[in-house]
Amino acid sequence: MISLYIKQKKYNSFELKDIAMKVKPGEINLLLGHNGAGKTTIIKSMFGLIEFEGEIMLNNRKLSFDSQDDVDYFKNQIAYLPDNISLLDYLTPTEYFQLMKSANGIVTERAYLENLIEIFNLEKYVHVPIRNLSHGNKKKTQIVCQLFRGTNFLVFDEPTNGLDPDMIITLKRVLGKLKDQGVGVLISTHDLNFGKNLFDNIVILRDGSIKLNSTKEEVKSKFGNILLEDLYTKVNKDYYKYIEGLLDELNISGG
Ligand SMILES: Nc1ncnc2c1ncn2[C@@H]1O[C@H](COP(=O)(O)OP(=O)(O)OP(=O)(O)O)[C@@H](O)[C@H]1O
Repeated sequence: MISLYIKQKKYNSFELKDIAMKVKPGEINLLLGHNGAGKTTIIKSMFGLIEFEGEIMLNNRKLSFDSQDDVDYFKNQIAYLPDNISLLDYLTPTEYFQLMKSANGIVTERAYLENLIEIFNLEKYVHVPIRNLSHGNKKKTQIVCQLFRGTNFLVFDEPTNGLDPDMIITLKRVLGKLKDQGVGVLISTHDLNFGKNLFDNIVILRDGSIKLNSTKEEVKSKFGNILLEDLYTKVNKDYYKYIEGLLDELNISGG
């Protein structure tokens, strides 16, 4: 299990505080929040990409990003899809997968990668330089690259950005299948349709603080069989009340 506690992380007027989150094996944890709520900051903290006050534990081992041993232990178990596309674009996907395999000591079988390439409809593009791929195909290359590492945990920041409907549906099914095989998943997304029925636990952030951190069962007992969009607006009711007020004044004729 990944356990993250951020006591505090400050950027000018933005403050992330008292964030306690867990990613359990065989569960999908959904992280929702408005632009600038702090989702990427949480994920980057989890990967030691930024400094923060708090602690991170993996399988009850407290980690220090100053220790190469801890970094290797962490890297071998958790795959990370950042919110931006970062690939070596002079390589083809095939070359890139090969490089990732040697660099990370990936042990999954070749057939596993070939299966993923087919699932994500990339066969036609595996020998095309990445710089010539469409945005969506670059994103798919990055997703396949993280999935074929075969890690125990996946942390995906905005995985559906740029994906077509086939691929959004496919990714949802792939993540559901991996979860059933015991993989622990954290997904940050703005896509409520993608997130619905996908989570075992949900965290809703607003302005750097957790507004809701509940299991699917807790949501059901507190809110009933509620749509994700309705849950999100209920949890953020003050904001939506404010928006309703603004909408009442929105009049194109100015009257
Ligand atoms: N390196 C930085 N320096 C200063 N401020 C930063 C830095 N990185 C993030 N921030 C600020 O921290 C806040 C949270 O940003 P973050 O990227 O975590 O939000 P987010 O929830 O991922 O948003 P989005 O949905 O738009 O991607 C924002 O106000 C952002 O401007």
